[in-house]
Amino acid sequence: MVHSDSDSPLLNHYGTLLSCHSTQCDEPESRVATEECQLLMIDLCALTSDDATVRRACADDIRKASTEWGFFQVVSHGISPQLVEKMRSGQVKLFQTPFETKVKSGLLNDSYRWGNPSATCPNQFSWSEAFHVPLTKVSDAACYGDFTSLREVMKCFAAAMSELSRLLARILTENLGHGKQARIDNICDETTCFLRLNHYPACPISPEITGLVLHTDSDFLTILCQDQVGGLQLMKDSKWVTVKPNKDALIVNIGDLFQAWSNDVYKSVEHKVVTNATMERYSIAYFLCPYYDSSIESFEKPSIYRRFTFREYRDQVQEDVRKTGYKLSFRGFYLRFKG
Ligand SMILES: O=C(O)CCC(=O)C(=O)O
Ligand SMILES: [Fe+2]
Repeated sequence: MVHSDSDSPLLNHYGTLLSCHSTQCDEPESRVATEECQLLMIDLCALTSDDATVRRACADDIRKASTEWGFFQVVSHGISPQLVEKMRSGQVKLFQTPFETKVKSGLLNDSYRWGNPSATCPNQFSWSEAFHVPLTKVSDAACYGDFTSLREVMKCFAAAMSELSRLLARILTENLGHGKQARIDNICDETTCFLRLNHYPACPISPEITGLVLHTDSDFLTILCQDQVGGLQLMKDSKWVTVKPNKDALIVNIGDLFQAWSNDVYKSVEHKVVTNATMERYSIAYFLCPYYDSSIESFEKPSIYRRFTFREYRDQVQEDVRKTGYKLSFRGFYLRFKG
């Protein structure tokens, strides 16, 4: 493998861990061939139809996909191919800068991360690097160093993703009986939403290594813009399913907060990214989050989860990951168990 100075030290780090990997860890997941699927495709132009039946059918599709799969894809989403292209080329350039610059120059609010510091087994490795940018910093000129032209692109991209996430959140809230339909809108502001720019370098050393470890998202919902390489897998009926990339579509998935808020009507589904031996991959995720002290509770009673704040939930998740290497989902938040 040709080493370039933009590379993070994934190979050094995980190569060493891999060579001393013992059987103390859980068995790494075997690379059983997974089925490839087209996620349910929803054309959002139906939402602006003059025909109320067409609008209603589209909203129903969104809710059904969120209930049955926790994942779907959308077209006519309002983010132009030109904007996606500009964002993508800016992202590529950003990751091509020297590793030292990514780590030390304060780029994008000092938000550069690589690998997974707590990993001890191959299936906990994250063969990826990312910039994790709070929305509040997207317009901050000081974040961009020499990448001045990226600022305008990021601003437009973040604004468009934000608008789309709110539109979807509103539709998903409509049937949950929370009263004011726009409540999620009211509790989600810029302070906690963020964009994550992901880069998954090719991983020639072991197919057991994941690009991003199995997880659920801790937000209300996530919108993902990925390239054509593929690698995203999600859990459906206890099996891993590979999502087939579609160049015109954005992927939407339900996060933990929507699952709790909807009393398990919508599913926050486990997903991960597998590595590719020869091709690198890029994606950008937008996370719709509420402010830290907002309280999350379902309208439907009895609730499955006790009321909690986003701060409590985030703290619990961080503690679990630090102690075990994994998120333990809603541990500590259940009021009752189903079944
Ligand atoms: O890159 C991807 O396909 C998925 C990213 C993801 O799951 C995340 O950032 O939470
Ligand atoms: Fe995710």
